[in-house]
Amino acid sequence: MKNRLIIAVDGPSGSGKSSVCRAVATQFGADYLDTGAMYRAATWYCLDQQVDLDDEDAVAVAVEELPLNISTDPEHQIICVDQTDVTEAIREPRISEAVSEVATNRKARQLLINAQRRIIDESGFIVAEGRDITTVVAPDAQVRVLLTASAEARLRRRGLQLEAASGAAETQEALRRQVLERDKKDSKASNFTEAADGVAVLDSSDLTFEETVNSLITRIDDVRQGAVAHTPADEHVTERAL
Ligand SMILES: Nc1ncnc2c1ncn2[C@@H]1O[C@H](COP(=O)(O)OP(=O)(O)OP(=O)(O)O)[C@@H](O)[C@H]1O
Ligand SMILES: Nc1ccn([C@H]2C[C@H](O)[C@@H](COP(=O)(O)O)O2)c(=O)n1
Repeated sequence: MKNRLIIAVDGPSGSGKSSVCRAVATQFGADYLDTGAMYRAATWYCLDQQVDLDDEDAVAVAVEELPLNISTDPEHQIICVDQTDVTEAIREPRISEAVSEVATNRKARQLLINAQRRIIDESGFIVAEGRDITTVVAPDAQVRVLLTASAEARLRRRGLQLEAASGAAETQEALRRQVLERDKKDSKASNFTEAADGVAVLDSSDLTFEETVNSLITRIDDVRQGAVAHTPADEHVTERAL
């Protein structure tokens, strides 16, 4: 597809990738791809199928057959595995604590990267976020941003987010496991702490949510104004099988 616009955003856990990218994609009427949700859905499926996550080949086989449907509508994120809506289940702590096993499985990772590239290729205008979008999945994206925030800010935000969702406060220990320890494990598979050449750093530690969104919007506007002929996507592809 000609004149495609790809916005690639990476960053550590809790830096604001999903919330900021969803807001930005909504504002532009662009598609949105949460690649972390794909790793989470793959993990949900492996656990559902009682696959031993330490068995590299068994995990790869499960990911190859994963019947995943993921929406790219930033306002209606729906993730289904076969007929089961797992949109909420993939956010549970049991998935957060197991997902790195799948994300660091080389074969499973390549399968998911291929699926992500297919989704991006089919879109005219997409905001895709994860850990390796700027470097591996879409290094040719027109806008490439590493969204960071201090560990303190990320732990605070994740704590507030989980408390708002469940009504109960997580312990500091549980938060550290879900944010910092997960980052440590995930960093074996991709580098999302340092910006690669050509990738801009957006540090949101001292920015409000709105300021962070506006900063990314400004970067995209700059590129769009420089673009010769950008054709926006007519509509979102709301569901697609991989
Ligand atoms: N600049 C900001 N200021 C304050 N809160 C923010 C900011 N950016 C994001 N948040 C909030 O922080 C929380 C975590 O953000 P989000 O879930 O988008 O992070 P993430 O990088 O996608 O994390 P993960 O990779 O673990 O899924 C959300 O509740 C979000 O609203
Ligand atoms: N491009 C990506 C996206 C995500 N991951 C891994 C790392 C995380 O532990 C997990 C879930 O992501 P989140 O929903 O927390 O953003 O998936 C990855 O390795 N590469």
